[in-house]
Amino acid sequence: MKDVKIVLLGYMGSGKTTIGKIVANHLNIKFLDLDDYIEQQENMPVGLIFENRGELYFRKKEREYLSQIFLTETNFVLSLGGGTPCFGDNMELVNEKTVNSFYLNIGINELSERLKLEKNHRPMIAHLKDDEMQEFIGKHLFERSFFYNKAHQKVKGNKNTPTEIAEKIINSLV
Ligand SMILES: Nc1ncnc2c1ncn2[C@@H]1O[C@H](COP(=O)(O)OP(=O)(O)OP(=O)(O)O)[C@@H](O)[C@H]1O
Ligand SMILES: O=C(O)C1=C[C@@H](O)[C@@H](O)[C@H](O)C1
Ligand SMILES: [Mg+2]
Repeated sequence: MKDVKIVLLGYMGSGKTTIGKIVANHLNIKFLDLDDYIEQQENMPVGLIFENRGELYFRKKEREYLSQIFLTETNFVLSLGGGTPCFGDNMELVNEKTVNSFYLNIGINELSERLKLEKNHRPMIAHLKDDEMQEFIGKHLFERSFFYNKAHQKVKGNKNTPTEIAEKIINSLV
């Protein structure tokens, strides 16, 4: 059987975890979430890793575990962390290891509405007040888009359900 490796990336709240699970389920392959993988390996929630060890330590581990997944796993959908593509040469590694990387491109308004409801376990935005969210996300997404756009394909889906976006990905697989 062909080794299928699908990588989903995009801003926090863009739906990487939700949609990744649907795609994996549909293709009957495993779902891996880099944040969950890091938490299991480090035996600590991402928020606490940031608090106890700092972001630099997190980024170093994030890179190590990303490499480890590509070395040890086959047939998977992998959802990256929101910041993974933006550090070191992580995107070069991803695109060397797979031909199926997808950027979930969701607009600022939709992202801020989603993230207002669930910012607490996301250390990059946990400190923000609801009325600061939109401006922060606008600037942050602008900086990060350069890296996200390195994905092989871009999937828009502001008004689509997770299932519809998952279908778009499945229909676009190389
Ligand atoms: N297409 C969609 N339409 C409406 N809500 C969605 C859609 N995709 C995801 N959501 C909701 O948005 C929230 C964030 O989704 P999810 O946790 O999958 O994002 P993520 O990209 O994995 O975020 P993070 O980078 O922080 O892990 C969830 O509550 C999820 O149910
Ligand atoms: O956007 C980010 O920088 C992050 C997103 C999350 O997925 C986690 O990887 C962590 O909270 C950092
Ligand atoms: Mg996620």
